[in-house]
Amino acid sequence: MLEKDIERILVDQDEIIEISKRLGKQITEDYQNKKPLIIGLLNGCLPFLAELIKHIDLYCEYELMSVQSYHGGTKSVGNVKITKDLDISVENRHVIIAEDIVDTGRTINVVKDLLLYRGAASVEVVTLLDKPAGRVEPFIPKYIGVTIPKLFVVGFGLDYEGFYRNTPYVGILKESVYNKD
Ligand SMILES: O=P(O)(O)OC[C@H]1O[C@H](OP(=O)(O)OP(=O)(O)O)[C@H](O)[C@@H]1O
Ligand code: HPA
Repeated sequence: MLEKDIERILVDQDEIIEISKRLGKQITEDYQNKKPLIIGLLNGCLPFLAELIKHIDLYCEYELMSVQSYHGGTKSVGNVKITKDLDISVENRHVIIAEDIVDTGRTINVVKDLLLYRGAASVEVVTLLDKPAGRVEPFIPKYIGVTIPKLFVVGFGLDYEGFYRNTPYVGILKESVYNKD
């Protein structure tokens, strides 16, 4: 049903699983004996976080934070708000922030700076998608699933007006979807 709104699939379900295995293995190797704390940024991170953690073979924990940067469709208003904070301390923890996408770089810069300010021992970022052409602030994630061009994408956690997060792939919407009402 949702697929009728999709112009093109950019990253399919099998690719997402392969990406998650590769990143999970890399994190497992890099964080030996470190018991990392993985912090997922809601709402978009959920499908990717759920897939990724299956492939991290370490003593690790995960927690969730909610940060909103986009309001009313496809435009960033350049305003990052923490709408659900962590319940635990990050002091002296090796933190890995899990994201569905790094686009302008605003969200990730704000969250990384906050966690370092709160005393994290290290903060790295794992993202399913990286859109470097969207940057308004420099940021290079350490663990990148796939680099995409400057297109608005939906699916596997990414939404357009709240919808499409539940597709098992990442794709581009048909123009007609934006022109509705
Ligand atoms: O690099 P940026 O331009 O800051 O964009 C990336 C952020 O935007 C989206 O979150 P959003 O604020 O839309 O919230 P959501 O995860 O609930 O969709 C996405 O999940 C990232 O967290
Ligand atoms: O391309 C995108 N799609 C959905 N949400 C987003 N948040 C930043 N970039 C995007």
